[in-house]
Amino acid sequence: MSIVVGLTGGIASGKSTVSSMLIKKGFTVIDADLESRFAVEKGEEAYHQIINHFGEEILHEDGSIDREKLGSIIFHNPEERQVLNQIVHPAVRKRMLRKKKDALSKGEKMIIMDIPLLYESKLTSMVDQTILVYVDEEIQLDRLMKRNQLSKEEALARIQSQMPLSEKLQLADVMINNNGTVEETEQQLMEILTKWNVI
Ligand SMILES: CC(C)(COP(=O)(O)OP(=O)(O)OC[C@H]1O[C@@H](n2cnc3c(N)ncnc32)[C@H](O)[C@@H]1O)[C@@H](O)C(=O)NCCC(=O)NCCS
Ligand SMILES: Nc1ncnc2c1ncn2[C@@H]1O[C@H](COP(=O)(O)OP(=O)(O)OP(=O)(O)O)[C@@H](O)[C@H]1O
Repeated sequence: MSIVVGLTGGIASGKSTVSSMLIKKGFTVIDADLESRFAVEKGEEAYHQIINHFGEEILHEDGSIDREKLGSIIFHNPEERQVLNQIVHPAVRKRMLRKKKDALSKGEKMIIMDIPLLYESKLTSMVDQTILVYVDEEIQLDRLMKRNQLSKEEALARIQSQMPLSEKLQLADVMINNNGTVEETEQQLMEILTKWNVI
């Protein structure tokens, strides 16, 4: 029996940091952000739907989607965000389920699905257990501003586009506190994996 784990958190809370640790240990991680990039590549159905709604202004010269431009629209406007979600999420869900099926057929002990919007999009039925990677708000803001070179206002708009981490804490099966060092985070992860008997 495999265990399917949903890895989630808030923007810049440390999901990718934890998922790299899991990949290094040899686990399969199915990444929703990555799948959402594939889903909007030139020629994909979602690509055309995005242009139909948002216009050609959101394209780079080579015809690919300018993610920065699209982000600056949808993180400031809930209606536009909902439109984008309705276009992209079904395609992402389909891709994730296909990858999950492939991984399950290989009989792996544990499969991880890294899904930032696991709770917002009500996808918990896709997984058996959820791990929440959380940080305090000030640390989240600081790391996000630094990583994406964003102003405080832009970073806050992104954070506020998601369910607050304090609410996600009520929903998670297990939690990793990523306020400290990367080593401290890895130690918490190891404790969880040991308890689940997968390492
Ligand atoms: C808006 C887009 C173009 C911005 O692209 P960009 O390369 O700057 O960011 P990236 O895709 O790496 O996402 C970074 C983080 O932003 C957050 N985020 C992304 N989309 C959303 C959204 N619709 N609502 C809330 N948070 C979001 C997530 O925490 C994600 O990890 C892109 O995020 C997108 O197409 N979003 C819609 C699809 C989606 O919901 N993806 C998230 C997981 S399915
Ligand atoms: N424990 C830590 N100490 C210091 N910096 C950290 C720590 N964990 C993560 N970071 C840094 O914080 C930023 C956000 O981390 P990461 O990219 O793992 O978050 P994420 O949850 O995957 O983000 P997103 O939702 O945007 O995909 C990165 O620049 C990362 O290097």
